Amino acid sequence: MTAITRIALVGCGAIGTSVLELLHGDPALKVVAIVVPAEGVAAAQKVAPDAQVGSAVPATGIDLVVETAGHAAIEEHVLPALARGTPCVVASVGALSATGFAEKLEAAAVAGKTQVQLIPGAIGGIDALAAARIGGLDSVRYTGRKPPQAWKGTPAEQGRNLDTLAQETVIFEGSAREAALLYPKNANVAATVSLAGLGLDRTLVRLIADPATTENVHTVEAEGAFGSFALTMRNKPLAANPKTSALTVYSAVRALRNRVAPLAI
Ligand SMILES: NC(=O)C1=CN([C@@H]2O[C@H](COP(=O)(O)OP(=O)(O)OC[C@H]3O[C@@H](n4cnc5c(N)ncnc54)[C@H](O)[C@@H]3O)[C@@H](O)[C@H]2O)C=CC1
Ligand SMILES: O=C([O-])CC(=O)C(=O)O
Repeated sequence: MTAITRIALVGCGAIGTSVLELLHGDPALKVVAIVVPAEGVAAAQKVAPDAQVGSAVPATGIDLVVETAGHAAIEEHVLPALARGTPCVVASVGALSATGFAEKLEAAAVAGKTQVQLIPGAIGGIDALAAARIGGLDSVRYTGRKPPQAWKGTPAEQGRNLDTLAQETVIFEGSAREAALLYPKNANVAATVSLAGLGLDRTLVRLIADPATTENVHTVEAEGAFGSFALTMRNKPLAANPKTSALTVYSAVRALRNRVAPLAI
């Protein structure tokens, strides 16, 4: 457990930059490579002058690939890394809502005899939900509440002006599968709750634009043989990207530290 884990970080935006800052000087985890699209290489090199920056994961010298980039990056970088045997940590869990994609990811990990780890990200209670599933779950409901501007560029804009919204408005109600199709950039939490619990079709999702909140509020209510729980997260957004909760960064760093810590929690 003392050797350094050499990380290739895919994506260097709001999450990636904060992860880099928190890992700086870590004795066991070192970001040695950063992978971004060609137009982002110069900017990423400034953020991490010591790392090898490019548009592909280096073929050698990488022990772990960490994705904080978006759905396309999983197809482009995570699948090939898994297939050649490099373990991967993935933040863009919403990508697994696409039909057959979870199976594709699993098949790549099997081919490479390795593992892909999905981080809980912005949501808590995933350990409890996934454990409860083993005993049997009856219902799982997820509600996502965000400030109106966090829903810009989504179907929530149809038929309403998000800039002048006076009261909280339900913008979507349906299955996690439909939510992922209509709101792909906000699908990470719904997908994570679904994968840990009752799946995309049986997980009920409600999305709300609320002018009275400045936070990303996620609520999960689950019932089953274990009993029940209701969890509300009031997450502060990252300054660099208000669509992303700061907790996502901490979740990624926790996952990485747990991979090398003698005592993991
Ligand atoms: N699991 C969770 O709870 C959450 C997951 N996320 C996921 O994390 C992703 C990143 O979030 P932010 O850092 O806030 O976004 P951001 O937009 O600030 O940064 C994205 C970074 O990825 C890079 N990138 C984009 N496409 C790429 C590709 N194909 N290959 C390599 N790099 C690529 C961009 O150049 C940029 O550096 C989101 O797209 C989302 O999928 C975000 C919030 C919560
Ligand atoms: O709160 C966040 O960080 C992002 C979010 O809702 C999601 O991607 O599902």
